[in-house]
Amino acid sequence: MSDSSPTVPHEGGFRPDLDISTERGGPHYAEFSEQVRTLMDKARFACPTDELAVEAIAVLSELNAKLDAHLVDEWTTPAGTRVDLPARGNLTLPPYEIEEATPEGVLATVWFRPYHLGGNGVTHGGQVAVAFDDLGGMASLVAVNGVCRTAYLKVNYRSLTPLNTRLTIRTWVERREGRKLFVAGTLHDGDRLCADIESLFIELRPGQA
Ligand SMILES: CCCCCCCCCC(=O)SCCNC(=O)CCNC(=O)[C@H](O)C(C)(C)COP(=O)(O)OP(=O)(O)OC[C@H]1O[C@@H](n2cnc3c(N)ncnc32)[C@H](O)[C@@H]1OP(=O)(O)O
Repeated sequence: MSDSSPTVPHEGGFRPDLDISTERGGPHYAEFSEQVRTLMDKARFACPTDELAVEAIAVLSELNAKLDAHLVDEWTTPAGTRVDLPARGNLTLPPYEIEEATPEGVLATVWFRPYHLGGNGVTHGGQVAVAFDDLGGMASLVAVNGVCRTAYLKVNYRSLTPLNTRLTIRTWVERREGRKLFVAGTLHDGDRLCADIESLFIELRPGQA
């Protein structure tokens, strides 16, 4: 990062509020983000000639050097705060669209892209866990109106999770004991259950990281 100091003052700990935006990064940020994801898809499956690899290195190095001049801190990067984009614009998450997020739970559509391949044409189990972690965190956050961290996340893989398919993911707080939030969740391909979770999220104390 060119400047790691926060641009928004705060008092330490995990910030309770995300500085959300639909404009940060400019009007073409969505397309930029999609191109980066597409690059990941291509990189996962491409077997370039050496000539093409050398060309790609030159193009990507030049682009990375340009982006170096525009790095910001995690609280203001569009990748994570652009709520109009899949998965808040966070490129490291499987893309999802929120249908509903209430204290009763979160309902979203998630899809795994070619770069989320595990093996034999289906989704990597770790990527399924990433989706549950983020949306389990969201269900906890909305339920208590405060930031929570995952203490444990058990994923039961019930059947194969396809790539390139719109899937239904649900997460909800099943039970609360003080700061402990027991979160359940399911991932479906149509009527077929792909995975479900048993997890514990802990509501952070004020100032806790
Ligand atoms: C819209 C935006 C949405 C954003 C969503 C983003 C979600 C992303 C979620 C994440 O990925 S967070 C990253 C992964 N998690 C971590 O890195 C957490 C690392 N661990 C910790 O920071 C601490 O261990 C933790 C905050 C989870 C708990 O520490 P605390 O000091 O706050 O609590 P403490 O250890 O006193 O435990 C509180 C209670 O939980 C229980 N507990 C804690 N960890 C447990 C565990 N692993 N298993 C069972 N119980 C556990 C503990 O026994 C205790 O129970 P009792 O109150 O009944 O005594």
